[in-house]
Amino acid sequence: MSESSIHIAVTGISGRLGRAIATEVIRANDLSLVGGMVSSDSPNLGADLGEMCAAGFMGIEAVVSLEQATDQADVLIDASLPKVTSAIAPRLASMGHRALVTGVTGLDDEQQAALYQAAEVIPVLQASNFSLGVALVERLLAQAAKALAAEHFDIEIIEAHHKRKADAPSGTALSLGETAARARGVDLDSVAQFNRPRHDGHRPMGAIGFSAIRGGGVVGEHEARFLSAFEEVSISHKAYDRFIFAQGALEAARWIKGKAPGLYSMQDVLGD
Ligand SMILES: NC(=O)C1=CN([C@@H]2O[C@H](COP(=O)(O)OP(=O)(O)OC[C@H]3O[C@@H](n4cnc5c(N)ncnc54)[C@H](OP(=O)(O)O)[C@@H]3O)[C@@H](O)[C@H]2O)C=CC1
Ligand SMILES: O=C(O)C1=N[C@H](C(=O)O)C[C@H](O)C1
Repeated sequence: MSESSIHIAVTGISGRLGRAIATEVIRANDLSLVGGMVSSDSPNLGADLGEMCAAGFMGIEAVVSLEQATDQADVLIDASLPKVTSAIAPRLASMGHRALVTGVTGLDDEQQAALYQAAEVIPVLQASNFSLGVALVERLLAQAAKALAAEHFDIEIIEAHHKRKADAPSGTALSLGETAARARGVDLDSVAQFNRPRHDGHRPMGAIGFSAIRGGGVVGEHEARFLSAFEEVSISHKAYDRFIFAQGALEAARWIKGKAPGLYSMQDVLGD
């Protein structure tokens, strides 16, 4: 482990995203994997982190303790579950200097509040999607939502994911909805349509609709459709491989090290 490298710990390291991130950290020349946290009933408890990532023996075990996992860390990348994220954020804040990068989605209001509070003490970057391509999509979407008036253009956000995904709609779909609503000067809660019953009547003007598809191994697909009576504008993104999320998480970790306390996003990482 190089002294000058950024030291990274990962929560949820045995999951799909966590393992992809840890694998890329091991491969990166400027980062070192120094810890990995799993649940107390994880089959990977005590497993060697390098072996878990098919990268050879490293001599570092997956542990349950946050303190142990982050002992040597500059940045904790969180790829676990909402209840874990909201539990570790205040504990990390009370430990002081480490930064938190979290990609976990599906947090309820109380869990989200725990992140806001932690961000008053340490730097926290929250991203429903680590892809820099999706960060760009958000900007294009804001531009489109501002230019294409609600009187003429209906917004529908459609997403597809693998069958093991826990939350719906995806965190990215909700973020895109929030971006579009903000650009139109409205609150998403007042215009969002999530589940349409079979006989729902007319679509209210200005509504932002969400549809979620779950099946197979779809990594992550998002499309925002702006539909008028005469034309359609569509902005979409497809992730082919979790590698893209891992790469974005690494960029976020590089960016956040040494930043002041506060809540940051991938927009900050993407820059101007
Ligand atoms: N921002 C982004 O770009 C992306 C975000 N995501 C989000 O990341 C999250 C994880 O997704 P995914 O990897 O597919 O889900 P997984 O279910 O594969 O991974 C979550 C892992 O968390 C682990 N876990 C459970 N309890 C704890 C605990 N107390 N401490 C540490 N780890 C724990 C579990 O493993 P074990 O019990 O073995 O510890 C589990 O494998 C989701 O919210 C998803 O939406 C996913 C992809 C991209
Ligand atoms: O759970 C996933 O897999 C993904 N979750 C994120 C989300 O909820 O938006 C990002 C990505 O699309 C994959």
